[in-house]
Amino acid sequence: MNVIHVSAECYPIAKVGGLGDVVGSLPKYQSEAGVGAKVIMPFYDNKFSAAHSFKSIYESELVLGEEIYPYKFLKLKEEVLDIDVLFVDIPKLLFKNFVYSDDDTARFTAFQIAVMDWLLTLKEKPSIIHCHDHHTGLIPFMAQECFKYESLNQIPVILTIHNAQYQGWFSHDKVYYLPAFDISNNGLLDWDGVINPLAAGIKCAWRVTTVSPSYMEELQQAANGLESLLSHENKKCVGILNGIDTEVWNPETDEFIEKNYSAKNIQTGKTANKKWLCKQFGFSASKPLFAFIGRLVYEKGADLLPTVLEEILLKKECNILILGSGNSEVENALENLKKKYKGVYNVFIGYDEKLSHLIYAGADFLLMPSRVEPCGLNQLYSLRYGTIPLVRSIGGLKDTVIDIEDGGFGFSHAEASEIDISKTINRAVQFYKEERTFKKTRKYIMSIDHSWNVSAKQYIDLYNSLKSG
Ligand SMILES: Nc1ncnc2c1ncn2[C@@H]1O[C@H](COP(=O)(O)OP(=O)(O)O[C@H]2O[C@H](CO)[C@@H](O)[C@H](O)[C@H]2O)[C@@H](O)[C@H]1O
Repeated sequence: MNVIHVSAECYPIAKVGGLGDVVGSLPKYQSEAGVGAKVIMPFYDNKFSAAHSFKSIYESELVLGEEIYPYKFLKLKEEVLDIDVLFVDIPKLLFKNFVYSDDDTARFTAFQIAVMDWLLTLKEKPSIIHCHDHHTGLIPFMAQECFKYESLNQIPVILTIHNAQYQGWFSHDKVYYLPAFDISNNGLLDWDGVINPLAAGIKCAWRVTTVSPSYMEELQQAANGLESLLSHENKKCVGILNGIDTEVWNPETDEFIEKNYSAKNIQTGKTANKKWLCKQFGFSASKPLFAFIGRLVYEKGADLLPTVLEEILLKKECNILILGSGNSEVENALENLKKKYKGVYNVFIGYDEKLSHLIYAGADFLLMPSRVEPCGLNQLYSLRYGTIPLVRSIGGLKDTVIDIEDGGFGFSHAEASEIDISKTINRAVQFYKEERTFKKTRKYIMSIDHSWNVSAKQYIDLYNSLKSG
């Protein structure tokens, strides 16, 4: 069996968030399990493309409405990755120093057309096309409906929803971007009067997966307008929990952190990394260190942080460190607290992969007060690094973190509210004082296995069920 993953992101080539992590690791585990897995992604103007050499394996032109765009399929000249990746180079549209912008309709529609046109040329077709998020949601539609792709319509297409908040909406007057299809089936593209690539993908994919079982259930009540569609398509939907790449995220070998450690020497390892962080950000290492890493957006509950922090920091019982970027109002509010709470609070506005590893290694607790969390990877990384997660009980957070009071190993709260978050931080501050239990718990969480081994197999079982069915 050979599967192609089509995605806008893939770590370490281009990562904006968790999608990059998943597409950069799932194929590796699938290959180890005996399934040929390849990633197809856009060729961006970024550090990775500047640092490597590429060779062209296919060249052609694609038609996007009235425009014609030359494009190439590129491969790395040297195998520097442990996954097989093909790059779609459409210089005018995709080769930019960003992954996403405000208007990506032409960019990602052209990307998808290039993928489909290239598939037509292959002698040996893939056994499965696995699409990720709305940027690839038109592929299931095109495979089923566009006349020129008729020879591909027997290949099972799977769509994984990493985040249903973003759907890629565009107006019907751009329908001509798509290769010809029977216009009476236009409704398959539509949701609420506009073309909705995520909705089209859900309607036309053979199977739809999301990244945790709880999120799959929640989507029927809250899916940014797609609730009824997801309820209707319920039978072909399944939630498969994300795994993590335990080679990239391994405190024993992680090259980004100050001191490597395992569960055996967790005490010295965490202390050394915490000391480094505290020195860097002006904290006293004797207090518990809470951290937040992520996009500073409504979904992540980031707007709740400034008020919560004001209340918590007044007591000066703990240190809080934030790493993230996003909404400028939230960024400013978080920056503004810096002066007032110097010595117990700091923030780094921006994206910094190395710092994120150092924080997972050096913090005592990780905050995830998300309003929506399809799976969440941060809590899985924090467990692996012996950092106790404080989460709002939703989506994948609910599926992976059990509260200490329920016999578990983390802290969870029911609402994404300032009161609930404060109460939970206060509980954790008290817990930190119970030194023996605290140390035992953080040692225990390092042993929880969230590698892809189980979930990669669930995807393979899903592929097999389609092949034989
Ligand atoms: N400023 C920063 N600097 C450095 N690193 C940063 C950073 N901000 C975020 N990151 C990193 O980005 C990743 C975030 O992953 P998540 O899964 O938590 O969220 P995201 O919402 O992007 O993904 C969506 O897709 C994933 C994958 O399916 C789902 O788990 C998730 O719930 C869903 O919202 C982590 O690797 C984190 O360390």
